Amino acid sequence: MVDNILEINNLTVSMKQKNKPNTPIIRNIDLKIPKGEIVGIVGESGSGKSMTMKSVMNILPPNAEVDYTSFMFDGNKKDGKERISAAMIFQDPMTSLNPLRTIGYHLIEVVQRFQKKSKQEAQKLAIDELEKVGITLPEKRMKQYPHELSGGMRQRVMIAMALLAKPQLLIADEPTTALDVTIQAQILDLIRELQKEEELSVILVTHDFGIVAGMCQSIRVMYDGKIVEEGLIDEVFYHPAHPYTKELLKAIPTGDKKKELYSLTGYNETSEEREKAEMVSLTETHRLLKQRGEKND
Ligand SMILES: Nc1ncnc2c1ncn2[C@@H]1O[C@H](COP(=O)(O)OP(=O)(O)OP(=O)(O)O)[C@@H](O)[C@H]1O
Repeated sequence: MVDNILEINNLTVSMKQKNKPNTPIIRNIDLKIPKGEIVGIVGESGSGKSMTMKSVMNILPPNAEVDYTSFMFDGNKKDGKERISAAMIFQDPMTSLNPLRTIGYHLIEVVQRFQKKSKQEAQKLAIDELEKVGITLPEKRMKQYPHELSGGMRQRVMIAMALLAKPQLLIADEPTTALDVTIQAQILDLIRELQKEEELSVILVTHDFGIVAGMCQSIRVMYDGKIVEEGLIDEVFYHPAHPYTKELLKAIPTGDKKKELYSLTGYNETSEEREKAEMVSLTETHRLLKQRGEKND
């Protein structure tokens, strides 16, 4: 049996609108995240990736209406409003950092929210965490303001803040999209290392299949508020089953400048097709066969 850190069944989110019917944004999805795995969530802009993650963290906008049949975290039923041991990092760290407060202020605040520590002890833990995420001169950084740090360093600070909350699940929503390629690779390496060291489960939301291939064990593909396909990386990359996944994979740039970029604008399910479309799901048999295969290698 696969041990799941998170299991949500039949999640639906819709937005309340004045004098108009509610707009459905997430449509009856089941989301299972196995313990200790890095799971990639892909899909085009607007497919509902961020809203799904915000539902997990219970940080949806006030006009959102959420419903689900069950919400289990680490085997325990939750009502979805309770705090779960999860932390989230976003594409733009500046949206989560107060420009008027020092880096130290942010980190100490997180420690003291989650652990009973004196200011001095919290300061020491914060400095240690900055070191762990690869920030040089951590004592100096504690006194600096967010704008004094580079984008990559700010994302490291966000990761340090997330880890100080001692999460079992880390959700990274497009964590490297705003960074240049070398820094991107460093941040992804850091997430991979920390996942192993801290035995974290990670959800990595991205629109980049390359990142998924290099980082994740399994993948969920979202389209129009639904998970249309899920599977282990090799299965989905080499044998995509859902027509939308096939289109997404065709749209990966090949690096060949002569080849025209493939556009997905033509993909549009009719509601009839949508009704008929079966969710292509990852079976436990696939996963177990794969794990057995890896051990025999
Ligand atoms: N505050 C809001 N009020 C109303 N609708 C919203 C709100 N936030 C998002 N939406 C809508 O919800 C849908 C899903 O958005 P979401 O941000 O989850 O997509 P996404 O897949 O994460 O896209 P991106 O990659 O661009 O972040 C979109 O149609 C979006 O317009």
